[in-house]
Amino acid sequence: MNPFKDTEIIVATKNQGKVKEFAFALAELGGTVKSMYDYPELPEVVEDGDTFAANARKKAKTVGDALGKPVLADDSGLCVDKLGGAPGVYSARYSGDHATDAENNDKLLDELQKLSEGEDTEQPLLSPARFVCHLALYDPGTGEFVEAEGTVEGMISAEPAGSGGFGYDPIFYVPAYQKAMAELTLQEKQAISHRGAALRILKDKLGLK
Ligand SMILES: O=P(O)(O)OP(=O)(O)OP(=O)(O)OC[C@H]1O[C@@H](n2cnc3c(O)ncnc32)[C@H](O)[C@@H]1O
Ligand SMILES: [Mg+2]
Repeated sequence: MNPFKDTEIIVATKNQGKVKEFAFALAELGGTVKSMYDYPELPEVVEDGDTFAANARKKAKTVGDALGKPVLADDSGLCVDKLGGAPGVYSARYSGDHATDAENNDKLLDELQKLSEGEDTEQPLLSPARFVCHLALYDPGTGEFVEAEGTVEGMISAEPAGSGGFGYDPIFYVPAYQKAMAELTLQEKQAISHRGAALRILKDKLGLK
């Protein structure tokens, strides 16, 4: 299955930050990206899986079956060591069902700051953490999935910085660049991010250069 031979790649997402990153990455393959915003009649996908993989498969299959075309889905999130891996699969709704990115970032910093109360060191880097991205490409013609998972390690910083990216990027410090993820260009983020890593694995699995 090589859906990228089509120039139009459908990504089962409503996240404009993801759409931008997929458009940038897939442009190399001559592809353009369509998202769920281009198909307003699509059913809502309830993300009730326990794992990134289960949610990614569900998004890809629901949208792929509804459209009768191959669909790529991304389920991703942030896993923070000192919070036992939270928010994980709940990353998008950490501070409530319709939480904004700023509300989620505030809640995460609050939770970590509560844990470090009483410690006398004023350390801006609060906990090791990683972003995880699980990609599932589904072909309704064959019922087949091709999947890939990527991660990137970093630290949660009490000092948000940058206005690029989306979600938790301002509070995710990337040691390799000594900057927050939100301070990176699209190209720099793609080179090291969980999504960039997952896309490279997926391309390899599909035999694409
Ligand atoms: O389900 P779709 O429609 O794709 O969009 P979503 O935003 O709900 O996406 P997820 O369910 O996969 O939740 C992922 C959340 O994890 C966070 N996240 C994922 N990738 C990220 C990234 O590259 N940078 C910052 N935060 C990210 C961000 O808060 C996302 O909303
Ligand atoms: Mg979601």
